[in-house]
Amino acid sequence: METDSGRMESSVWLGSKRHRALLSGWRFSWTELDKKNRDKNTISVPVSEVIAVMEGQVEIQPQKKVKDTDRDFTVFYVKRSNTSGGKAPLWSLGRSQFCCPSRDLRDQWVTQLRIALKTHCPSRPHRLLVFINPYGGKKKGKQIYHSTVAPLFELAGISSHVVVTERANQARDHILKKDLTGFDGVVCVGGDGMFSELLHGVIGRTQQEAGVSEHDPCVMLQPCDLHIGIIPAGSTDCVCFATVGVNDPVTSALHIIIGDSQPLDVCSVHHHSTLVRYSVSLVGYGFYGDVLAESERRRWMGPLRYDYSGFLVYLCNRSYQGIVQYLPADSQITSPRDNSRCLSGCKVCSESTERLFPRSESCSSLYSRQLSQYSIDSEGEWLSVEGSFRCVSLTCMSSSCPRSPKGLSPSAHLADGTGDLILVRNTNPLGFLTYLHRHTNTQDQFDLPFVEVHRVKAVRFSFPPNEEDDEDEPKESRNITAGIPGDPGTLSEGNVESGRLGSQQHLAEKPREQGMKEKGRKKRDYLCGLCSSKRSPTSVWNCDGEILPYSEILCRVHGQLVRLFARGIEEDTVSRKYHEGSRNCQGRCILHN
Ligand SMILES: CCCCCCCCCCCCC/C=C/[C@@H](O)[C@H](COP(=O)(O)O)NC(=O)CCCCC
Ligand SMILES: Nc1ncnc2c1ncn2[C@@H]1O[C@H](COP(=O)(O)OP(=O)(O)O)[C@@H](O)[C@H]1O
Ligand SMILES: [Ca+2]
Repeated sequence: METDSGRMESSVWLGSKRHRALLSGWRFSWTELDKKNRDKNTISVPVSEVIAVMEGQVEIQPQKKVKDTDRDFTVFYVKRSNTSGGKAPLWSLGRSQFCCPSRDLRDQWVTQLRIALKTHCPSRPHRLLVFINPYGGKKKGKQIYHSTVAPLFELAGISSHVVVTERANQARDHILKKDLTGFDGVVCVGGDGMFSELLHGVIGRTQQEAGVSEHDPCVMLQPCDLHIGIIPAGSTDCVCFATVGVNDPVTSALHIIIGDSQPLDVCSVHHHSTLVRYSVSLVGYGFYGDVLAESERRRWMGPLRYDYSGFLVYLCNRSYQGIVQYLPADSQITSPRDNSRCLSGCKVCSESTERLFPRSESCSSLYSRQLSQYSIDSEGEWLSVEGSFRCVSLTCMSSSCPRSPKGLSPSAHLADGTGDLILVRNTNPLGFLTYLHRHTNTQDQFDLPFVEVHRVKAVRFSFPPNEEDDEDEPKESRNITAGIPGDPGTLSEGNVESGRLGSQQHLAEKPREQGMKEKGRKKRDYLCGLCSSKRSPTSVWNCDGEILPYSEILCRVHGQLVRLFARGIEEDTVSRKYHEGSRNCQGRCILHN
């Protein structure tokens, strides 16, 4: 046995096999020894990925069991599943039970490993505020949290205060108004809408405390310290998928436990110098707006509502007039068509940190630099495109999700301070179908004559003079939906105002059966109503799954405004093995086996 400061080595047994265990700085490894004392297999885990060290033989699945033998200790750690084909690895809880030659040695191992955890993992959360949306996605939020996530938090010594929401915007209001002292982060169990509530709460709270006005699109918003964790239990789960690479509650819980930190760009959306909302994934007009409006009345379908509504809206074949102005980002640095991918430890994003928050600059000069950089008065830099669009989309990240594994803009970066603006001009139905279909395969969705994409810092949308919408009247009071005019299921004042679900009844609502004939007639009438030329010539904005009450908007990207308990998408195992020698990400990317 050998101990030194931060280093310890001894013989241990795993079952009937003798091993040499070694703790050296930020790495813990154990190597199987053969009868002649030669090394066989080694498992190596960075201390930053050790979840817990417990005395005795401990199991937590299917429930916690401790056999407190005095020479044993158990180490729980992050284990990656082998994947290929570009998929990020799933994380699961690895467990190894070690038996030492003496109790004294066992105690030394437990002490040294726990000291290493404290030393190398100073930013792990100890106390979390968790919001569960019981109605998100397939309505499994509570079950996912209590059976899968809570036991992991408990194992890692994290205490959590859990709020099961009873209404839309409860989580946002809680973060804005209640005492958050002692919490190291906020976590949502739900979908992108739930994440959006936490996003608005955290950004709003931070600006209130810093005395910054959120309404001014030119202001430098205060970056938020309180981390956000996402346990995916929603319909699209795009923010989770695009920042972790998989939608898996265990993987996300483990990222939260080890205190991973991923900065994220956020887009603020304004109407006449008033903040309307924040977005991280999609600010979309035309197709995506219509799909959202259409899907709201079909919440009872669960996640499938988007596919069904997408199909109906596609059949309508609509396009909308508009003027899109944008402030281009520096095209020397990156481009949405450079075929790069923003992966864990992304160089473009880390270099952007320096650019966005230069260490040498004083706060006041940084503020004025940002002001001039983004001033909406610097008309010279703005470019303008006018036309009839199938869809206009702005995304601060790739917006990949299970429906579209490479996303709306596959080369977008999570934290480079820019967004990608995608303009899809009017085209024939087959052309638009080709565009949509390319989101699901490896073909380039931007390589089509009616599609253009720009890396931008800000975007403005307005109507040509003859198409002008009555913008003084907010959308809530008008018939803005893609549904049947006058249909009671159509989005109405109540459910726009109070969030997407509006009320619980709205969620549970199912169309009543009225006989097959009647049903067939209704369907036909419905499609005619949905696609009718009498409908408003304008669409609505889909802002991370929320319908915006205005059409003429100004969007500005705020670089790295919030932080998630995530680390970006890890490469698949095969590529990771290949690149291992050349990466420097504090040992985080090294395989555990
Ligand atoms: C022929 C195949 C067509 C496939 C088209 C695939 C295009 C998918 C792009 C998805 C982008 C998703 C951006 C994220 C949006 C979410 O914020 C939002 C709300 O999610 P949630 O809170 O979980 O309900 N989801 C949507 O707006 C759904 C868009 C679906 C469009 C088909
Ligand atoms: N208890 C609740 N009742 C009704 N709506 C809620 C409740 N809790 C949260 N919401 C709202 O539900 C919306 C959808 O939630 P989300 O978790 O994103 O599910 P999904 O991905 O299925 O849309 C969010 O916009 C959120 O504001
Ligand atoms: Ca970005």
